[in-house]
Amino acid sequence: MDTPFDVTAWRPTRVPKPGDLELSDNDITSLGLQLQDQTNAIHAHAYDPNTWLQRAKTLKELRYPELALGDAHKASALCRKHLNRLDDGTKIFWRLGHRMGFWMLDPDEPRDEEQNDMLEQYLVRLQSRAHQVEVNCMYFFPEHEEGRFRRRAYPWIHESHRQRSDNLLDLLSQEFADNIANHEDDERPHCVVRRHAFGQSDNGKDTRDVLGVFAAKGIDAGEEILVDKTRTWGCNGPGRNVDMRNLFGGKGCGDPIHPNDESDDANLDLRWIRDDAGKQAATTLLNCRLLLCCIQDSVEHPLDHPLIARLTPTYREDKMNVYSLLHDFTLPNQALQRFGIDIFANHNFDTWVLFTIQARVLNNSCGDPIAECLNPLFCLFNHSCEPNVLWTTAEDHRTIRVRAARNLQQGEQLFVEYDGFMSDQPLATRRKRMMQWLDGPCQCSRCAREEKEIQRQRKEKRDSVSEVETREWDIPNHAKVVLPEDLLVPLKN
Ligand SMILES: C[S@@+](CC[C@H](N)C(=O)[O-])C[C@H]1O[C@@H](n2cnc3c(N)ncnc32)[C@H](O)[C@@H]1O
Repeated sequence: MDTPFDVTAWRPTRVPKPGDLELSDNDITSLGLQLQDQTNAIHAHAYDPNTWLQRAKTLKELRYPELALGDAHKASALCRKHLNRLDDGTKIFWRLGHRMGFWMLDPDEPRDEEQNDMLEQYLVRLQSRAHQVEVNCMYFFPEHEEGRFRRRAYPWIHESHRQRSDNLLDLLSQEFADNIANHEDDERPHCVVRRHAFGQSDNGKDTRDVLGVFAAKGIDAGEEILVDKTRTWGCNGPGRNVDMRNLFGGKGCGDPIHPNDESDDANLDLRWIRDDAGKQAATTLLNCRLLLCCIQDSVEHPLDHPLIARLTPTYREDKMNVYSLLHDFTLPNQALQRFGIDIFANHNFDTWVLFTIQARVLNNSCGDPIAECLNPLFCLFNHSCEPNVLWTTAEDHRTIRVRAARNLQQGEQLFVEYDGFMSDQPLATRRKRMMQWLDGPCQCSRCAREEKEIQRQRKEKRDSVSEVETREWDIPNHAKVVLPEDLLVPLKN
């Protein structure tokens, strides 16, 4: 946000409303410059609620309600923090520093009540304006703390965070080579990652960034190709049914230490997230765990973390999504703070970064009623409705095992079936279902074959129907069609 962006790359996330005025290129350019200035102001005065509030307003005008909500929420939180400080009884000798970056102890100059009251009133006013922006960015139906939006790539995203680099591809192939399944009797890896997984472009679309997994050698039917255990996962709470055989309830996760991991530090107890998140706990926990990985691995910018950089997002033009104050703002920001991140001063974890990560995770994670996981190698496989590899989830809900469905040749692309319950369904049903993971219609060879067949049958039908129609409806040249308007009905008195 602190660098200018190309007007042509601007795609609002707000769902259009009737009566919306179009923003001209000039409007977008000047709002973009305003955004840039306000971001720089936030960098300089990270604890001043007014800087966050001003940027929230600009983001709202630029039609990014989810980002405006994020900034307004931070402005509110800062006002609350400063107001609490004013209320804690030590206010007499404390002064709120310039642009509110700090509180100063000034024992020689006690503040008078009037000054404190003025400051308090200012903060209360600011908080109420921030709250107003928050409210305007939510929809009140069906849930008053949610808003609707369309996921889009933000125009200011840095070039290096847009595409996967060759170095990253090498790293991914190395991860496949290091996978435990490769070391049983043959040291050669089973798989490599390659670009142009759906062929070279014939429609102008750049397929360089479409990755896929390919057989690095001949593989026998039934052979295990990959055992992919993830560290980025989340599980749902214990569920509501009280069942004494499962101390954690009837349907949820029954593991006593979950959602913590055996290797987690004692101070990283994540159960509070699960308890607060309710029925969406697994996804929220997965997102928080991913943030935790960035912090534990000391990666400066989360979009540089190889676990995140490898993921391709999906931005379906027409799909409406929901953002939630609790799941997308309050809980991730509280988690970041508990993990030691200053969410006001560290801009690498800004709201747009969290939404960018989310768009990638959604397109690459998989789950069951108990858990939601992001498996770092499995997520690179493309889908086919006639897969050549099969996958199963282990009992821990976090490990995916992949094996060959038939003999595979070196160089063949390996395809899994994303939804195993779809294979018996007709083309249209399968494609509709697959839309949630693919940006467009499924391009697998079975779909292409069936589509061709359907087109052929349609053409055949059209040709035979038009023959019949010609016979039945053809009007001889000499016959004149009598239209109702041509009929004169004699009227008698
Ligand atoms: C889980 S990722 C698979 C790896 C991905 N190709 C990549 O470049 O990172 C899923 C994405 O791959 C693409 N994809 C996978 N299978 C596909 C298929 N059968 N038809 C069209 N696109 C597919 C879609 O863009 C989808 O959103």
